[in-house]
Amino acid sequence: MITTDRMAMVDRNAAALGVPRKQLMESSGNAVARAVRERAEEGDRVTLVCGRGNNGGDAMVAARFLEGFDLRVVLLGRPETISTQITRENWAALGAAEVPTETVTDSRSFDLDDPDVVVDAMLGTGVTGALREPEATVAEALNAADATVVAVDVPSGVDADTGAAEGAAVDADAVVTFHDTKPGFDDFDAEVVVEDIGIPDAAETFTGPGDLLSIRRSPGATKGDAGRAFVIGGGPYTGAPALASQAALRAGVDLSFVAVPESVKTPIQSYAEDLIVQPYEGDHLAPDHVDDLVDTAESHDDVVVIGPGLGSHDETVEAAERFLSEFEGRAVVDADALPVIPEVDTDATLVLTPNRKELVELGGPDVDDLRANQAAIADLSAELGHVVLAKAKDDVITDGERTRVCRAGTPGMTVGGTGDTLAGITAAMLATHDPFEAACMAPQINGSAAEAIAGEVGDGLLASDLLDAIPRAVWGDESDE
Ligand SMILES: NC(=O)C1=CN([C@@H]2O[C@H](COP(=O)(O)OP(=O)(O)OC[C@H]3O[C@@H](n4cnc5c(N)ncnc54)[C@H](O)[C@@H]3O)[C@@H](O)[C@H]2O)[C@H](O)CC1
Ligand SMILES: [K+]
Repeated sequence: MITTDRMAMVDRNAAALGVPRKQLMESSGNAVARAVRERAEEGDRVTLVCGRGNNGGDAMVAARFLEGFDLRVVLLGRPETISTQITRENWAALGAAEVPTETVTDSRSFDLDDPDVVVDAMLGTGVTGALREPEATVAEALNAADATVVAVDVPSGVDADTGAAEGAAVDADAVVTFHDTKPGFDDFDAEVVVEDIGIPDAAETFTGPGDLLSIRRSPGATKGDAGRAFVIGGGPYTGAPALASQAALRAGVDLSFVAVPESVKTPIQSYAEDLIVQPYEGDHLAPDHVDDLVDTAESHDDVVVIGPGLGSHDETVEAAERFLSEFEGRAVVDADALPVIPEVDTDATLVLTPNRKELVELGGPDVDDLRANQAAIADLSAELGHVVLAKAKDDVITDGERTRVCRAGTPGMTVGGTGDTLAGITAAMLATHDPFEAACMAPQINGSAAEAIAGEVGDGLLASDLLDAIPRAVWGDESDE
């Protein structure tokens, strides 16, 4: 079972793997034609009712596979208003091949006549709200007809995620849906046929640009919606917390606070005017600081990053352990804070970001190839009760049940600091997404930021170079048709 959002993700990831949607549409159309052939007799009248999106495009492809029948291809709307490039191309291909087509702009001028089989390709997963005209009237005509109705992907007017219809909807005899069945089909009377359309498993296994689609799908956000990051780090090191908090800002949080020892406040503030530095007394994190830090983070519902540059002073380790046992919000646990995890009893929602060495300290496998050992990492995640984002050339992301692999990135990323940018990006994603999704998105963003600038910086990459490239990795993908 797959939701429409995940389907869109997988579809985009397939395109990134070299299997573009037009190719998938050829498979969808072929599958629809097969379903029609199974339900029609030689010489039958087959009417394909096409909408202006890709659902309609599937039926336009099907038409090329059904030329032996008494075929009628109807487009609802003017050809100029076809909404996607690939459907426009498939419409043009019918014209060039001299397959007869009709267009209907007013439902009053549409006579369904008396077909044996009707293909409902008005609307698929792109439907929003109740069917408008002419679709609503045409849906009623289809329901009233004495014909076998084959719906493409989803009966038009039905929400594939819920099975509900806000207004008129097609009552199909069979639904040919693609890749996997949809949650809304559970209680359907119609026969549901699931067709493989050639989406490779890799489109689900590996993270890709599709994993980032949901970021751009929440327009109209107001200040504060994108969340706030609260980085607890620094002391012996100053660069790591500064990189993490700047990366969080570049990945979209509204505000980024850095809690650091007084002793390093000035250098950290001097790195970037965008950071809000909140100093605490002394030159390292200590148990006395913890109550204040927990109060501050919880009162603003901040997403915490704890670890970067903290060092391993005994008091710091004790403070990190105490922080995590008291804090009940969301946190990314990285670097020097990771060793306390096996000991700590916490109600917080955590994403752990160990490198290979830190993974071993957490009780994970001591291996070079994390991907080949993903089952052991999933077991560790289940045992700890937290999402694990284990970092290597191929990152492994797991919540114990689901496991994905991120291949994005460049050899230059072995330079110091790229883990700090990753921790900051993870916090930004965790502010608006579920922990496992956030942990899948973050390395995809960090890795593709590096890929985007590889041509300029090659192996001379600095973690600070990634900061400027992060926004494009997050919002720059415009291939969303
Ligand atoms: N990987 C896959 O799942 C593939 C699916 N394919 C097919 O593509 C459709 C989804 O296509 P999309 O273009 O996103 O949307 P639709 O065709 O469903 O609809 C868009 C179209 O409809 C208009 N519209 C929206 N709401 C309404 C309404 N309430 N009333 C009237 N009109 C409406 C909107 O303006 C657009 O013009 C999927 O279902 C599959 O069939 C690909 O072919 C292969 C890969
Ligand atoms: K449909």
